[in-house]
Amino acid sequence: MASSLAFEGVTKRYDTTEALAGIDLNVEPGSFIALVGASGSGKSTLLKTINRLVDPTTGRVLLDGEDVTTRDPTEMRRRMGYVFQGIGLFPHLTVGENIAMGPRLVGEKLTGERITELLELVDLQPDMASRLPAELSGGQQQRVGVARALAGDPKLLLMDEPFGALDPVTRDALGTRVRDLHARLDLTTIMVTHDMAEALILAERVLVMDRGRIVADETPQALASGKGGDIAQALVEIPRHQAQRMKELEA
Ligand SMILES: Nc1ncnc2c1ncn2[C@@H]1O[C@H](COP(=O)(O)OP(=O)(O)OP(=O)(O)O)[C@@H](O)[C@H]1O
Repeated sequence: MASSLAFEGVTKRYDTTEALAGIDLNVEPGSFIALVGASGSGKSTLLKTINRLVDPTTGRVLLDGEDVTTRDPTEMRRRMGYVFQGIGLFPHLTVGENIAMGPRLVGEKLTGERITELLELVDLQPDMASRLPAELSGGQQQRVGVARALAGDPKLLLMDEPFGALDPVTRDALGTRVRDLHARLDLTTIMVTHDMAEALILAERVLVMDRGRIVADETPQALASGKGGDIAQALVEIPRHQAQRMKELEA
C-alpha cells in the first residue's frame, strides 16, 4: 500500500529566514503531487522534512500516521526513494553497486537479477550494471538515480528537480516513465520542479509555494482553467503562452 503523509503546522526557521511558514497538508496514498514555486519558496525544505534531512522548527510530519521524528531514520529512509538533481552516484562504484547501495546500508544484498529488473524498469540494458557512472550519459545516470531510489521497494518516492539538467526529449521520456512506475509500483510521489508544464502534465495535484506557504493546491485541470490565484496563474501563463504560440505557427 502506498504511503500517506500529513503535515501539521510545519514551520522551519533559519536565523531570519522562514523557509516554511506553516504548512498543513494531507497527501492521500497513491497521489502524484508536484511542488512548484519560485526559487527560495521552500520546496526542497518541505521535501526534506519528510526524509529528515531537515527537522521542522515546530509542527509535525506524519508518515502513515506516525511522526517521522520518532522513527529510526535509516529504516524509514529505506522505505522511501529519493531522487535529486546532480544524482549523487558514487563515481568509483559501478552502476550495479550504486543501485545496491541503499539496501546494503541496512544489511541487505541485492541479487544480480534484482539489479537487472531495476535497470529494466528505467529502460536501461542489464549490461550497464558493470559500467562506471562516468561511462553513462547524463540521462542514463539520471535513470540510474531513479533505479537506485526504487531499489528498497519504496512506498513513497521523493524527487527534487529530478529532470532539471536533462535535454527536453530525455526529460519528457523519463517523466513519462516515472509516471508509469508511480502507477505500476503503487507509489505516493512528490516531485519538486521549476517547470509548471511538467507539473501540469505529470501530477494529479499541483501545490504552488510562495515564501514558505502553500498558496495554491489545485488539479492541473483547475489550474488550466484559470483557478489557483495570481501566483499560480503567473506560472501557468508560461506553458499557456507557449501553447498559444505553437497554435499560431500551425495556423
Ligand atoms: N541550510 C540552510 N541554512 C540557511 N538557510 C537555508 C538553508 N536551507 C534553505 N535555506 C533558505 O530557506 C529558503 C527556502 O529554501 P529551499 O531550498 O527550500 O527553496 P526552494 O523553493 O527549494 O528553492 P530552489 O527552487 O531554488 O531550489 C531559502 O530562502 C533558503 O535560502
